[in-house]
Amino acid sequence: MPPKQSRYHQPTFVSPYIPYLSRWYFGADANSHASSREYHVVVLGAGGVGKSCLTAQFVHNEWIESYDPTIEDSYRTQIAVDERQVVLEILDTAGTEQFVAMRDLYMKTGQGFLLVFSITSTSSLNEIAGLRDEIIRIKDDENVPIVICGNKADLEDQRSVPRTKGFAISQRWGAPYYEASARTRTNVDEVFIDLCRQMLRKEDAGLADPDEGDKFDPSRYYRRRKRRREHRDRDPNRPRCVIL
Ligand SMILES: Nc1nc2c(ncn2[C@@H]2O[C@H](COP(=O)(O)OP(=O)(O)OP(=O)(O)O)[C@@H](O)[C@H]2O)c(=O)[nH]1
Repeated sequence: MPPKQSRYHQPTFVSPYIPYLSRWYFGADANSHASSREYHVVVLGAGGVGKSCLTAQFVHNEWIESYDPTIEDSYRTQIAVDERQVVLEILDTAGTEQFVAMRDLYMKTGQGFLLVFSITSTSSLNEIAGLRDEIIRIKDDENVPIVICGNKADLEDQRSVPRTKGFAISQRWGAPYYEASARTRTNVDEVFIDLCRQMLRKEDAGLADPDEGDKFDPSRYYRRRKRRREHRDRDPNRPRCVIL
């Protein structure tokens, strides 16, 4: 059997960027990017593994040296993947425990997930295993587009996760594994493009839920709730609670 092609690539692609603050929660402008596919990507992983740095490199082409724990940031960017235009809404999530309350919502809304750990931290690898289980449970779908990213590959002398371990997990989960470095911009575009390809493939195969990206859009949820409440308030037979 021919050896499996390694997923450890050197970067070959630089995306054209249209970065601006996302409207992850408020929906995209219906008229913009009418002919392109639009997907919601969620970047997840333990605190300090480099989620924000990978996202900033991908979207803005910039390196951030300082560490400022994320609460939640979102970005919108357009890239060409296999000659198709794809608009990505990227949600950079908080790795720190105190900010994880929104996780269920991200997982329901997201269509593709970048699971990031640091090759210098075994515990960060263990954390993405839990995140993957949660994604599959919440979406009730074993075939969610996922890319596993072992970041900080430039810190080879501090490596504590052997590359073989990453590949073993990749095989077990059926998800591609890349070792990347936000610092040197190694494999930064590749991880996002791989995710785009998976999402496109899923949609082309008719396996994607057409409303998935919007299903748990909080603004739609609150609008619908408001309409339901208004409808209920107009009902003259509605039982009322009176405080005397
Ligand atoms: N050497 C090296 N350092 C990195 C790399 N990526 C991120 N860092 C550093 O790691 C620290 C944390 O990076 P962040 O991108 O803020 O990590 P995060 O995962 O977003 O952290 P939270 O917001 O807490 O979830 C920063 O000081 C970065 O400069 C990398 O590829 N190589």
